[in-house]
Amino acid sequence: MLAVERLSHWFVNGGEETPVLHNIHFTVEKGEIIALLGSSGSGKSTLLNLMAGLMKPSKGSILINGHPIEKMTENQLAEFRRTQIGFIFQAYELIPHLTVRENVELPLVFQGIKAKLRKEKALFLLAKVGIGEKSELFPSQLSGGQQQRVSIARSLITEPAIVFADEPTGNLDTKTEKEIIDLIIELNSTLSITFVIVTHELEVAKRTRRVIQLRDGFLVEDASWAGEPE
Ligand SMILES: Nc1ncnc2c1ncn2[C@@H]1O[C@H](COP(=O)(O)OP(=O)(O)OP(=O)(O)O)[C@@H](O)[C@H]1O
Repeated sequence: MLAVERLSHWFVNGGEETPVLHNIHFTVEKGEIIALLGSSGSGKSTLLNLMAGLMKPSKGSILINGHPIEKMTENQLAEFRRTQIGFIFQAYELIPHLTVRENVELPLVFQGIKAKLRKEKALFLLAKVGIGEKSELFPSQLSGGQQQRVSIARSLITEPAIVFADEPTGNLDTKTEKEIIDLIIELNSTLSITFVIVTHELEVAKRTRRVIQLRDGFLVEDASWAGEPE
């Protein structure tokens, strides 16, 4: 499903190279949920941007469903991101003047899907994430946790191959954080959606069955366990 193969990345500024990722290698199977854990500056955002096709790696390869994304043209990449990848952001990134339902429908508007089908899918997903009754409200009328639920529904509406959640609970209190991670874990198990949760919080990472840890751009741990996560 996702294969990161011998990936290294460095930034070049004014002729000077800053190495950021070193020989990162791992795979994620369909239906898995993993945490990508690392402290600030460890290279998580860079790796996420590479996996989402927002930048090309200096060395190595990233395959999603067998497609090496660094070999795609800009147009292929844009289409790929629109259809195969879902994003959940720390700050929700909802559009304030659209209703909750319209926000969730938006990725399908860009795909030219008809209004009736868009609405059906959005309402189904809003019910799935537990805020079916909020569909006609605006984001500002919702709590942070509810807004993150909207953003989760939006990330799923194109039925992507993989969803990247970038610090999805970074703006939430501990109780709401737990509820949102519970929801992501439930969606992973009931809908078999593949999730990569990027976090600097060990508490969040420990909730998944597999943790990949980055330190100073190196993959220092790839640990899975079969029992119940804590
Ligand atoms: N465009 C750039 N040019 C040079 N160095 C960069 C660039 N972008 C990031 N870096 C460096 O790469 C390293 C990793 O940064 P990155 O943002 O990937 O880390 P992170 O783990 O996501 O941190 P945070 O949790 O704070 O977002 C840092 O040392 C950063 O200074």
